[in-house]
Amino acid sequence: DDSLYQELGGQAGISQLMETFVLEIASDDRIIHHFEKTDIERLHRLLTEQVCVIAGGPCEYTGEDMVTVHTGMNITRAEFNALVEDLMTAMEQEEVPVTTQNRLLAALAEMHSEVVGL
Ligand code: HEM
Repeated sequence: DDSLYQELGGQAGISQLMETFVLEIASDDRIIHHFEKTDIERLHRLLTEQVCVIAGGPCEYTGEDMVTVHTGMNITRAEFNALVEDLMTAMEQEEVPVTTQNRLLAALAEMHSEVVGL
């Protein structure tokens, strides 16, 4: 079922959304300290791949697995929520319909245990 992928505007829509999302993260004082050494181009590419896969699109995720990537970062629930807020802001800016926003947020919320408290 690739309906979420289609709703997000396919490859181009997801890539644009992830660009806006990464810019939101980069201006978020609550979490920016985690990303000081991060290759932002790579992060953008891998987020685009991953959201494409999650949304049922014809993509392959080529990054590290979520637990490996986030282990040692001591990400808190509050930081996780901050990142979700940044994604919501990005989706508003890109005029993603609310029902589509909620579908993507639900999928990402399920991943919190692979990211928080490691
Ligand atoms: C559902 C939520 C999240 C998803 C889907 C996600 C996804 C990803 C992906 C795909 C990567 C790239 C992996 C790679 O480089 O191979 C990544 C890296 C990273 N994530 Fe997350 N992430 C989430 C939450 C968070 C949160 C809440 C933080 C911190 C506040 C965070 C901090 C980072 C950092 C700092 C990197 C870069 C690591 C590096 O520089 O090598 N992530 N994340």
